Amino acid sequence: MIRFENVTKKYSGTKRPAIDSMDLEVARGEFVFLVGASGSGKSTCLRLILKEEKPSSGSVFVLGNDLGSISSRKVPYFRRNVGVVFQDFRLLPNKTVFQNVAFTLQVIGKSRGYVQEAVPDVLKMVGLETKADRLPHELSGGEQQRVAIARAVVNKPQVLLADEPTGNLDPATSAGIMQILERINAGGTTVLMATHEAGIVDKMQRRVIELVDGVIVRDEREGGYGTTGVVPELKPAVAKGQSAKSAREEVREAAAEADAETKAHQILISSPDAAATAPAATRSAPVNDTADTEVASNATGAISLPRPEATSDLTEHLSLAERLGLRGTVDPETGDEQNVGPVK
Ligand SMILES: Nc1ncnc2c1ncn2[C@@H]1O[C@H](COP(=O)(O)OP(=O)(O)OP(=O)(O)O)[C@@H](O)[C@H]1O
Repeated sequence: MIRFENVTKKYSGTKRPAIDSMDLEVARGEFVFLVGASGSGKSTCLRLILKEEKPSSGSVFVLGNDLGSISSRKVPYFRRNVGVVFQDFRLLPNKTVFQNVAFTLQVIGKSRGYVQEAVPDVLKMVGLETKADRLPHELSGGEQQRVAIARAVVNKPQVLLADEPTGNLDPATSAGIMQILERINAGGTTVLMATHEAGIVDKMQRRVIELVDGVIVRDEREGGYGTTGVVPELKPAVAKGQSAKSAREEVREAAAEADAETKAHQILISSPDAAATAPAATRSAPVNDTADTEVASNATGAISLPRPEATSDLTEHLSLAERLGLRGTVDPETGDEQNVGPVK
C-alpha cells in the first residue's frame, strides 16, 4: 500500500538529509505511529506519501502508484484517496461545520444529494451531528479536530495521514480523537500518525516506527513510545592557542550552566507546584539510573539532566562538559588541557 525504496530527501540549502536511505513498507489496514524527536523527519515522511515533496533519490509507491512517474494532472485524483489531518486543524473559519466537511466533496464534484447524505453520516461518526451549523470558533479544540477528521475521511480515503493530530489537545480530548482514528482504521483505512505523545502510543500498542535523523532506528509490531533516544556522538576537536583558551571558557560556562540546571532540578524535585508548571520536556525527561547515561537524549530529543548528586562539585561539572564534547583530555602530569576544542 505504501512503500519507500531507498528514499532520501534533502531539502535545498540543508546539510544533511531529512530522510536518509529509507526503506519502508506499510500494508493495507495497518495503524502506524511515526515517532521521533523534533526534526527527525516524521512530517517529511508524510509529505512524501502525499506527494507534497519529491524524494531526492529513491522511489515512493502509494496505492499502486509510483509517485515519481505520476503526472501532475493525476496528482489531485491520487490525493482523493489520501486524507490528511494536521495539528492546527486548518478549518475554513467562515464556513460552518457542515460546510467545512461538504467542501471536500464539492471540490471533487459530488452531487448535492450525495453531500446531503454523506456529511451528516460522517458528523455522526465523529459525534458532532448536533453542531453542524456552528462556525469553527464556536467549537472547542477537540471538536475542531473532529471536524477536520470528518473532512479528511468523508470521501472514504484508503489512507489517512495524521500529523500530530492531538498536539494541541488535552489528554482526555486526545483520547476521544484516538478512539475516532481507531474506528476509522477498523473500517479498513490505513492510518499513519506522527506524534510526540508517549501516553497515546503506549496505550494503543500498534506498530511503531521511530526515526532518528531521518533513519528508521526501530520498527516494532506492537510497540510503545520507547526510549531508544540516541546519545549524540560528540568528539572533542583538536585545537590549540587562542581557541583552546576560549574552549576552556566554554567549559567553565558549561559548568556554571550545569550548576544552575542542578539547582533548578532540585527546586523541581522539592516543589510539586514548580514541577507542575515546568516545561513539558523538563517534566517528561527520564531520570536515568546508570552513571553511563547521565546525559542521554530521549526519544523526544530532550536531554535528561544529570542527577543532582552527580553534579555536586566542579569536577563532576567538568565531566559533564567533557561528555558534551566541550573538553578534551587532560595531561595527567601537568594537568593542562592538551586537546581542547568546541564541539564540531
Ligand atoms: N521546507 C523545508 N526546507 C528545509 N528544511 C526543511 C524543510 N522542512 C523540513 N526541513 C528540515 O528537515 C528535517 C526534518 O523535518 P521534519 O519536519 O520532517 O521533522 P519532524 O520529525 O516532523 O519534526 P517535528 O516533530 O518538529 O514536526 C529538519 O531538519 C527540518 O529542519
